[in-house]
Amino acid sequence: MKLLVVLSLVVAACYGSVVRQQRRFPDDFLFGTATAAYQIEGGWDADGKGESIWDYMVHNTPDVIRGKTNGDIAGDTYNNYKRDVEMMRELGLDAYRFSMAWSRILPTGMANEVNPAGIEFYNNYIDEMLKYNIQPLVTLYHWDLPQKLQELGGFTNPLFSDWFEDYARVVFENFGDRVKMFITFNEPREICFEGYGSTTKAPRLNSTAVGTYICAKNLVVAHAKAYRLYDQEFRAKQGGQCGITISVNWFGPATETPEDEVAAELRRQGEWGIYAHPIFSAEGGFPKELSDKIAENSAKQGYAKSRLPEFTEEEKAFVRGTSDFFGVNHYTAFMVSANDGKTSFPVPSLQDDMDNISFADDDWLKSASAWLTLAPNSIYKALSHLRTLYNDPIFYLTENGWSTYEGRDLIDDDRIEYYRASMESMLNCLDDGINLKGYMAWSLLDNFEWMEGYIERFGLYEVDFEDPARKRTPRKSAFVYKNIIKNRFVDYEYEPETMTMTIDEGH
Ligand SMILES: C[C@H]1O[C@@H](Oc2ccc([N+](=O)[O-])cc2)[C@H](O)[C@@H](O)[C@H]1O
Repeated sequence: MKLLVVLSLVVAACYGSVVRQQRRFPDDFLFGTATAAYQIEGGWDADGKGESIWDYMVHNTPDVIRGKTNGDIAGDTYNNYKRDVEMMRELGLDAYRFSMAWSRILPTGMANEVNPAGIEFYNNYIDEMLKYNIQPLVTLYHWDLPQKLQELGGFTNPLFSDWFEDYARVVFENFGDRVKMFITFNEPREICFEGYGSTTKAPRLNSTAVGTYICAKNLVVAHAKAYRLYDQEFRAKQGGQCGITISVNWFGPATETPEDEVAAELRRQGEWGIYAHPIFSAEGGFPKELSDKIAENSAKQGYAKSRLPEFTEEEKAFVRGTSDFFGVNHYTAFMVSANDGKTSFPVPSLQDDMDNISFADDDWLKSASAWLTLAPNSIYKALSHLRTLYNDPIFYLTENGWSTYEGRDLIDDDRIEYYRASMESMLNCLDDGINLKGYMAWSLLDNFEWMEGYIERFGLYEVDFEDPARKRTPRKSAFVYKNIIKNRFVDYEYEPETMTMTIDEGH
C-alpha cells in the first residue's frame, strides 16, 4: 500500500513537471483561419456584383487554369456563410480572416456607385461571426481588382492610390464599427510580380519587369493613403488597427560562404524587402542594395533610367510607419546559391533574378504544391530576421498552411505534421520575445487555388465541389487544430476519437 502511494506520488510529480514544462500560447494569442473572397464566395455576378480581373480572366482564357475550372461558385460562401461560421464555432476560433471583393461593394471600382447588396452580405457575415465572439479580420484587397479599373491600367495607373483610398473609406464607414482589424493588401509580391511581371496571376501582364515596380510603388502609396485615412478619420471613434500583409518565405544561404549570404539577403530584399522597407524601415524608400542592383541591371539592358521608380523624400515620409502590425504570410523556405544561378540563367534577366537561384532541400516533406515543403523552423528564421530589420514590430501570421491533392481521404497526417511544426516554430518565436500575437491557418475550407483550380486542397474542411450544396466535412487536421486552440499547447498524443464535429459550450 505504502509503495503504491509513493509510486503514485512519483507519477503525479512527473506528470506535473511535464505539464509545467509544456510550452503554451498565451490566452490572448489569436487563433483563427484565413480565406479570400474569390477563392470561396462564388456569386461572381450575384445581386449587382461587378466583374473582377479573375472573373474576366477565367471566362476569357479558361485554359490558363488547371482543369479549366473557375471561382464562379467555388465553396458558395455567398449562400453558405452561416455554415462557415458554424465551422468556425466547431473549431473554437478566436478570429477569422477573410477578404471583401472590391467589385461586390463597388461594381465599377469607383466609389460613386455602391452596391447595397454587397454591403448587406458583408454585414450579415460579420454579424454572424460577432454573435459567437469570433473577431473578424478584414482584408480589403486579395487580388480581385474590379475589371473596369484594370482597363484603366490597374495598379500602374498613377491614380490607383486615390481609387483605393476611396474604396477604403467605404469599407471603414460601413464596417469599422464592428471590424477592429483591417489589412489593406494581401501579398504585394504576388499582386505586382506575379500579375504584372509574369503570367502566373491575373492580369498576367508580364510587362518586362517595368510594371512590377510601378505597381510596387503605387501599391505601397495606396496602402499608406488608406492607413492615414483610417488614422485621421476613423481610429478615434472606431478604435481599431490597420496594417498590411506581405508574403515572407525564408531564403537562407545554401552554404556558409559570404557569396551565398549576400545572394540570400538580396533575394529576400527582392522578394519582400521591396514592399516592407518603405513601410517598416526607419529610413523608408526601397532597400538600397536592391535599388542599386536594379539600376545596374537596367543600365546593362540599355534603359536610360532605372526601371525601379524613386520615392521623393515627401513620399518616403508619407509611407514610413504606416502599419500598426506586420501581417506575415509564411509557408516555406528556400536555399539560395550565388553561383548556381549564373550557370543556369543569363544574368541579369529582365526579371531581376538577383544573380542567384533558390531551391528546397530534397529531404523536406513535400505537399501537393510545387513550391511548398515543410522547412525546419522557418517561421522563427523569418520573423527573427524581420524583427532585427524593422525594429521589433507586432506580428500576426496571417496565412500558413499545407496542400494535399484533390481526392485524398480525410486523414491528412502530413497537414497535421506541418501544423504542429508551425506551432513549435511559433513557440520558439514567443520564447525569444518576438511580438507574435496571432496565427491564421490557411485555410478554413478547400477553395479555388488560383491557377491550380481545385486540384490543390488547403482546407481543414474538405468541400465536395460536385455537390450543389457544397457539403463541408472536417479533416483530421481540423480536430487537431481545435485541440491546439482549446489547450493552447501541442498535444502530440491527441487523436480524435471520432470524426464527428460538435460545437463546444461557449462557442
Ligand atoms: C495557398 C495560399 O497562397 C497564398 O499565396 C502564396 C504565397 C506564397 C507562395 N509561394 O510560392 O511562396 C505561393 C502562394 C495566397 O495568399 C492565398 O490566397 C492562397 O492561395
